[in-house]
Amino acid sequence: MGSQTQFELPVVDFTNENLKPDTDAWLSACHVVRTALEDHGCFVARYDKVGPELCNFVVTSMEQLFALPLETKKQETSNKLFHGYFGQIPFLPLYESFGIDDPLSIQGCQKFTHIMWPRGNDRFCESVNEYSSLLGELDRVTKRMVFESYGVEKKRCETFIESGNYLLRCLQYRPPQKDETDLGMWQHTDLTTLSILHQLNNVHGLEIQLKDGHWIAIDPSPHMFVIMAGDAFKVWSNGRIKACEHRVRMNIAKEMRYSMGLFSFNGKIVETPEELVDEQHPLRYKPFDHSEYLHFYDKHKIKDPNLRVQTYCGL
Ligand SMILES: O=C(O)CCC(=O)C(=O)O
Ligand SMILES: [Fe+2]
Repeated sequence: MGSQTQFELPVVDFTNENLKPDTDAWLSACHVVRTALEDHGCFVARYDKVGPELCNFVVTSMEQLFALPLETKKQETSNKLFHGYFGQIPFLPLYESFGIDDPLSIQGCQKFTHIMWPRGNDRFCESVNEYSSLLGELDRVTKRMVFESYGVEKKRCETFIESGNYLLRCLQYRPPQKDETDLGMWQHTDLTTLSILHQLNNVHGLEIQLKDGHWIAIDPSPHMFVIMAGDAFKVWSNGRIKACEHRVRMNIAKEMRYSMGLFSFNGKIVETPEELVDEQHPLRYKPFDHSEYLHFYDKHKIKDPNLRVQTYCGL
């Protein structure tokens, strides 16, 4: 199970000025994105819109946030399931995380900021909102590429995007002490539609399982974002897209690791488009209610991703 670098994973260059719909560069990127999601459940996006200054602001913001007293951190910030604070988990001692609901809207960021800092923290609020909005662009472009590659109408993609909602998960992992586990987060697939992960302060930890079963470590870089499909995108695609298996290991890191995940969820019931169903690909799933799926997971705690999806909505 040796770890190698991400160069076994396709890298799509979103810094390329020519990457505009209807160009050759766009069509070939659509193909790469779709094939990578079908093979591995993920790809790497090179994306330079999050500049060094913003990145540094966000790192400072995260340091401030995680340094708050535990009582403050544990406050409820959203009534949605799995959108809150997690920490002090006995078998994941390195891990702590916050969820910021609706981070692409300034109101969502203000609500969260006000709960954590009743006297305000404009810098936190604005930098997190700007950062999330830039990641939101990547989320939308990826979905447009996937829809286009499967020949599903643009209008349906826009409805899919507009009816979705976002969560920004802010994660901190401390380095392990001597004789302590180096597991930051166990192997899993996300319950999301799409997740965009960024190793914010350039500290190693994220590992991905490729289609042949071996694990690779993703080298951190300010301009590299891992875009991975969650369970809901797998269902939408009639099982053609794979939900990405990943985990976090703090086996190299000697310092605090911060990472960020922009997670998207569907607001409406997801139905597999007819373009994705044919003789070779008979319909595999019933219509999928994302919020109900989160409740289903909470109740049954099925860890095996294939079994979980199959039990919830398999035909
Ligand atoms: O910290 C990371 O890089 C990954 C986090 C993750 O997989 C999750 O929050 O679901
Ligand atoms: Fe994850």
